[in-house]
Amino acid sequence: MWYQRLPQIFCGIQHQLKGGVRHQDLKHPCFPNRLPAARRWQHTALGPRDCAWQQHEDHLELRYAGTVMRFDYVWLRDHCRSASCYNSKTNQRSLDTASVDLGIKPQTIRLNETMLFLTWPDGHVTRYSLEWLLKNSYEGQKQAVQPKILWNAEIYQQAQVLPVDFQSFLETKDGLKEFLQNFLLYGIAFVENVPPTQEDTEKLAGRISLIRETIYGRMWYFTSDFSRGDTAYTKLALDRHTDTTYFQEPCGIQVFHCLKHEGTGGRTLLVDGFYAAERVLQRAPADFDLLSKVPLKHEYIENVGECHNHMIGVGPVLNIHPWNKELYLIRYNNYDRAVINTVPYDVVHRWYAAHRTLTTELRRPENELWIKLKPGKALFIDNWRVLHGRESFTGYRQLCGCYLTRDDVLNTARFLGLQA
Ligand SMILES: C[N+](C)(C)CCCC[C@H](N)C(=O)O
Ligand SMILES: O=C(O)CCC(=O)C(=O)O
Ligand SMILES: [Fe+2]
Repeated sequence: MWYQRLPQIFCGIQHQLKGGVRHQDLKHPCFPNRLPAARRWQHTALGPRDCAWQQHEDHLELRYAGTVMRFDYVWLRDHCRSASCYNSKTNQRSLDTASVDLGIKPQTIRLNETMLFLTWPDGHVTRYSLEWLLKNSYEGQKQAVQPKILWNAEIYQQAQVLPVDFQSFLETKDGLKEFLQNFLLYGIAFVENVPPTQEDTEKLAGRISLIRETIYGRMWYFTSDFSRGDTAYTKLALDRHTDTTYFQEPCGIQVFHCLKHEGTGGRTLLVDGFYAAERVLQRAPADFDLLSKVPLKHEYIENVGECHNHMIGVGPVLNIHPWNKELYLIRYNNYDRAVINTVPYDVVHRWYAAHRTLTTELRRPENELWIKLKPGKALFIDNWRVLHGRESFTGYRQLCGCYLTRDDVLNTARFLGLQA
């Protein structure tokens, strides 16, 4: 999957260091004692896990538990967990990083079965547990991506993910944890047996996050009365989209609870945007690349009744973490996409083609999960990953819900011991 690909540029840099810089430390005047030995791997006394280190001109190479890690010397000084450098009560750095010499190198390095000891030129000693280094190194982080199951309708249905019961969600740690685990894996999760009221829906939301108040209010409650200037407030069908693409940071999670529907139609459509994007990456990597690089605007312009809003958000359709190439946010809403004026005409044309490729994947019937929201069943959607839409409907339909802040949902998940 793309989030496991190595950034090309980093591989290149590592090769260079291996080939060229490695042996120059012999000539360096700062290390009178350790020099002849430094080029060889230094091993610990036999410990439980295989461990060795090698000092280079500009970094320390450490082999531990089958992983080769490379640490910059300033990094090693900066992350010192000694009492004078780090406040372990507040988990905050006390060290002024700007006071560290950018050419700093350890004077001595020592290792036992579990710890690495570095003595710096001013005599300060830094100790790291090898487990800590493994967990916090760049190389260790790359192995620790939050697990996700990308899905189409069949994959999701075969997984038979069970909804979590309202009481168990509210009152037990296990219920909450199971819910969040499902949510992190699939980007959607359901709670059942919820009393069909706005208050109980609010209770649900409050259990995992702070509610993100927006121009639509804190909790919203809507019917097809066009009380707001948006198609959501009508009976019309809505094609798949993510919400609030016109915010600089689109809302992280959306909660839907249908309190009433007396009529026909109105089913909800869900599509895993990450699944579709992964297929674009496999089949048309240049399109994937363009969708992740071309910034464009989405906007919300409303002048209905007392509501006057003009929101603008700028960013690409596919948002990728530069350090590990992980896709973390899809911004896809063809209704709210603004005039494209951020790129010249030839890029625009290639962008339209790339957008078409993605749209084709998003519209494959096998990728569509259709469900009917009923009173009692609340749906949580990861609005950075899963697109939603709805079928047109007849009759009276009341939907309530809210947006949540993503940081707070992940905060709860981490508190419960989940990787998020
Ligand atoms: C959910 N709620 C009805 C409050 C808002 C609807 C927002 C609709 C907007 N076009 C968007 O996609 O962001
Ligand atoms: O009416 C629905 O089911 C959903 C409408 C919608 O897309 C929204 O409110 O964000
Ligand atoms: Fe929506």
